Amino acid sequence: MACAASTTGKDWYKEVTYQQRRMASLKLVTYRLPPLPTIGEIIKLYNLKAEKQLSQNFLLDMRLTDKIIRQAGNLKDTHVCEVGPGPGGLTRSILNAGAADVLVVEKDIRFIPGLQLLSEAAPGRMRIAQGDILTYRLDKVFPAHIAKTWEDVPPNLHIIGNLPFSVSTPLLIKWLEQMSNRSGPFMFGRTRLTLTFQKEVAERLTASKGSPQRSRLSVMAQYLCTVKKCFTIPGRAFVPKPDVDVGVVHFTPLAQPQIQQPFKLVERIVRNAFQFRRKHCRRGLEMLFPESQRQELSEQLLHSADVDPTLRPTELSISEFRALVDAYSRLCHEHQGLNDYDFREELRLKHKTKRAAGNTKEPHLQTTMEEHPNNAG
Ligand SMILES: C[S@@+](CC[C@H](N)C(=O)[O-])C[C@H]1O[C@@H](n2cnc3c(N)ncnc32)[C@H](O)[C@@H]1O
Repeated sequence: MACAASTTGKDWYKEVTYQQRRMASLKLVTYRLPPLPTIGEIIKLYNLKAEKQLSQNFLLDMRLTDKIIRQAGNLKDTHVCEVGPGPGGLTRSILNAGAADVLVVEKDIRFIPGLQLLSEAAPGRMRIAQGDILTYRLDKVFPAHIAKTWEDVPPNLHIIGNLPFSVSTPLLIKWLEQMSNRSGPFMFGRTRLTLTFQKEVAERLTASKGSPQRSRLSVMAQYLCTVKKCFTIPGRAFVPKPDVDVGVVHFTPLAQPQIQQPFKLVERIVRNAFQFRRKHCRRGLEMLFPESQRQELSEQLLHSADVDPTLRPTELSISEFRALVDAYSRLCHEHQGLNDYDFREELRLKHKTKRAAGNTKEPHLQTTMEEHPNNAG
């Protein structure tokens, strides 16, 4: 069953006939797909030339797509949201694994006819939404009865995707934030994710304390989830071949997040700590405070959190980050306006004043920006 992007979970559930639901409950349906044109043939048939802009690199080898799907666990009778199905290779593996309800969200309209062919081969088990996953409301499209409480076992809902590189990091950050406030797909409980990333990003996500790959992303993901790097897919397995290899990563949200503070607050501390990743952590953390109180409050922060100021950000454990975030939160309660302080804004104002006074150089701002390359954190 294909449906438009506007179809809600409730409407969809009504659309599945009584007969289909009864057959599914009696296990009379067979999950394997009937013979279909291969993915290569689908690409040729619909002239699906890969668009670099949408990070389109396709997997044509069903053994590989099956291997990715196995990392998600048992998909029999589950609900799945697949991000960016493209010509549908991974989708076939999900359907063959026995998922009962597969919602695919694809931005590129050219893939819809090929996906409809697949949907007809799996009647009642596949919904197609054309849309942008960055804005698509996943809280609205699955039946309420599958929800579990947060502390319970994870719900029968999985998010799976061979993600477009262009959106993988912002999308993950968005999902981590939703995980922390239990919204979006996490309205249903601890929804598991099985996703692909550029190999270096996958390594950062799973990097432990002390590893050179340890970064902002490692801390943000690991304080909220168990993160497991499953395996690497060589770039040559994709069509067209990307310049990089790809890592498959599985996330299970933790019943008890390791830091119990608002996501934005955690993000602020972690971002500041990794600002100067090769220097002592004190250097980046100092920038949480206005110049006039920088020395005093950063000493208080580190002392109260019992964190060694000479550790590098890559050497800090999640529990040290927890102590820092808790201590910073206490300082914010004691010092009005601290929460809104942004050192970049202070620098900007300073330079504006300097420029107005005839000095056009921005030495400090440039040094700072060079020292915190975004892609290193
Ligand atoms: C790396 S390809 C993977 C295709 C297919 N799943 C496979 O494994 O062969 C990424 C897919 O995501 C789609 N895509 C890109 N940006 C998207 C977005 N913002 N929302 C939904 N789909 C997107 C692309 O059109 C493409 O089909």
